[in-house]
Amino acid sequence: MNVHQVIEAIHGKVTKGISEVYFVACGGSLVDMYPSKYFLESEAKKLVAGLYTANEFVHALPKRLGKQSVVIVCSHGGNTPESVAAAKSAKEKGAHTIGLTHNQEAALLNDSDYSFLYEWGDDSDVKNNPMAIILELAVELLHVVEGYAHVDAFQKGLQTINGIINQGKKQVAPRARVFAEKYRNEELYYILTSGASYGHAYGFAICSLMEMQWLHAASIHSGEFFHGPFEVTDKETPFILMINEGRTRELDERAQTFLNQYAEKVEVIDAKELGIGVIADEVVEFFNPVLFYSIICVYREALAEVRNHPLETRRYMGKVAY
Ligand SMILES: N[C@@H]1[C@@H](O)[C@H](O)[C@@H](COP(=O)(O)O)O[C@@H]1O
Repeated sequence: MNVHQVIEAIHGKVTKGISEVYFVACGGSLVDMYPSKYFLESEAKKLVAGLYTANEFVHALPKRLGKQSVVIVCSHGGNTPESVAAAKSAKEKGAHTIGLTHNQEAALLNDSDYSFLYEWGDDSDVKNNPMAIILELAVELLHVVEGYAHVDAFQKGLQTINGIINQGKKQVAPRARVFAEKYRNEELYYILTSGASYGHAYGFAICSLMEMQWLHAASIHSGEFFHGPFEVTDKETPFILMINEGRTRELDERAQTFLNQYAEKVEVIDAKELGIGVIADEVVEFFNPVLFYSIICVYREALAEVRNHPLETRRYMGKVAY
């Protein structure tokens, strides 16, 4: 079943109408759901959206959860215990579950009413990766529940974004190498952005830098920067600023203006400069994170190489009890 068919099927079963959708996962998979939560919170008049790290969902189930709910669970490996348990809890409450994984043997599939075995890797089109599939699920859900005026524009964006990414990756490759050389001995980074992309600032900090490079990092929302964090700004501290195209661009530009004045180690990744502007204004902001994820992967690979710290190296994950 494709995205449209899955949502139609659930819509057909929920007589009183789907009233909420929960996005549940851990780590990188959770981060891939953030744009969808942002999309629904921004565009829905009635449909309620929630984003949960899986273990919190299991331990503090939302009271609204029930037969009118859709719960989307994503797990790349498909066997993360917290995510598998979350799908089970959702099913026990009568919710309609959609599981996404890259593993056809995934335990997650046992409690998924509908499932997507998604593509992964450098050669795949991003529209077949989990972030875009989940976003498409959110768009379809909104459309069946209350109508969404920009479905066609969104679909066009989905067809366009992979080409923008391929071009963008080439564009930033030399910059990423310079960045990696320049910052190879840094031990802490702050990652700033806003809007639909904020999840990927968090993801770059916790997965790419902390987990995969054992570096200290924190994400800061560009809007929050001026409400505390900017006090640490100096010429020694590195910042990575992802500037969105769309409504929240102004927040990122405000951070940029400040950093240009008081910081020196600032790496800017600007979606507009990378060509995202060809996507329609009404939907472009939801595609920023899809672009940024692929672009920051170029940076993390460059960093891993010069630091001689392969992205797969772990000392605790999957090695000790936790
Ligand atoms: N860095 C990894 C993530 O990349 C992964 O997404 C998450 C959950 O794993 P899975 O998606 O297999 O459930 O664990 C860690 O956080």
